[in-house]
Amino acid sequence: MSSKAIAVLTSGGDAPGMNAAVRAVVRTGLSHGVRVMGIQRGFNGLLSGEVVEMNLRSVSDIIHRGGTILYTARSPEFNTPAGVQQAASTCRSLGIDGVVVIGGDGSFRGARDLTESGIRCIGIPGTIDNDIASSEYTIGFDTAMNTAVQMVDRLRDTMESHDRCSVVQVMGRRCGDIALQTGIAVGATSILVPEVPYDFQKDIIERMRFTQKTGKKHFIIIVAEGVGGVEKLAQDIQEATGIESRATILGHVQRGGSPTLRDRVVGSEMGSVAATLLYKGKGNRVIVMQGGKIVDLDISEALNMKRVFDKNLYEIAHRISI
Ligand SMILES: Nc1ncnc2c1ncn2[C@@H]1O[C@H](COP(=O)(O)OP(=O)(O)OP(=O)(O)O)[C@@H](O)[C@H]1O
Ligand SMILES: O=P(O)(O)OC[C@H]1O[C@](O)(CO)[C@@H](O)[C@@H]1O
Ligand SMILES: [Mg+2]
Repeated sequence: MSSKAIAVLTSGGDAPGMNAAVRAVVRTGLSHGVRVMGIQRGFNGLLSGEVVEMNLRSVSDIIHRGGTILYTARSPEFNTPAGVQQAASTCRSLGIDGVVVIGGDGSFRGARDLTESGIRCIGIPGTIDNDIASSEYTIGFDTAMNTAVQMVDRLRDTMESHDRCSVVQVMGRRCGDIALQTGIAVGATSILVPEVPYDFQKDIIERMRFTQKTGKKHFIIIVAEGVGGVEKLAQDIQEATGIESRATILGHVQRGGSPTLRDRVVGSEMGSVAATLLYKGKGNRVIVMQGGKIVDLDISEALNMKRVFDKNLYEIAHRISI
């Protein structure tokens, strides 16, 4: 069975590169001769009826833009049996029989529920966190890390000028990938992530003292949001070492900005593959990157996978940032 109309939505936190994926879904769908609708504000748009017809020009001039032209939301109303039924019924009334859902793990659960209600869904991993177990890459991760690196490089200038220590919190509530890769890229003395417990003396103070003895005078400590507590950590470091310390929470600045080449290309490829799968009558799949290739998996199988933190890279960071 092939599709009559397909639709696309973005859900959860926005991520740079979502627009590239939306553009690819729209243009690929149209190239197959199906109508393509844009659902606004995530699953909320299926409850409020905020759905617009897309054409080739609706997605012009967006590939370089951060955020999402479809807007996004976290929708507790959708996340109930009645909400899912209402969303499915909106799709049926508009002739939509397939939806591409671009978002994180929560959005994939929503996509699975909507599929179970009779509307075929395909998930695309769009989140700066890189916390989707089934995919080695999520759209937005590269841009967010490059933004974080630029910000920490600025902090380094001022910390170096004052012989200070900068304690910087980056995003990632349950996932330390942004912290790990940013930490390596800025040469952080310590990197704290939710996946690995840390010891204040051994993992921070002793490392700072060691590098101080070898001539280092300014320090960067990168802390994932899931570890948190950067204000207190900066105070404790100052008390333990006598080195003036300052805390910075980078926050939502990491979610904005023009997507990098990688996020534009991965978003484009994933969006196009998703639209073609819907056109071919497939559903209940997620598009993921495995071994550097874009492939599709069953949603439930993907949701049951366990994330593996890159301990090897973490150990390399520990060895060389000293
Ligand atoms: N278990 C679930 N069943 C059905 N729908 C869900 C479920 N969990 C989340 N959703 C839907 O997906 C939306 C987005 O989920 P969530 O807020 O967890 O963000 P996400 O997609 O994981 O993105 P990110 O964490 O990167 O911001 C929720 O607001 C809700 O509408
Ligand atoms: O924008 P909100 O709703 O405050 O959510 C913040 C969360 O979203 C993320 O940015 C992922 O989208 C996480 O890194 C962060 O914990
Ligand atoms: Mg999530």
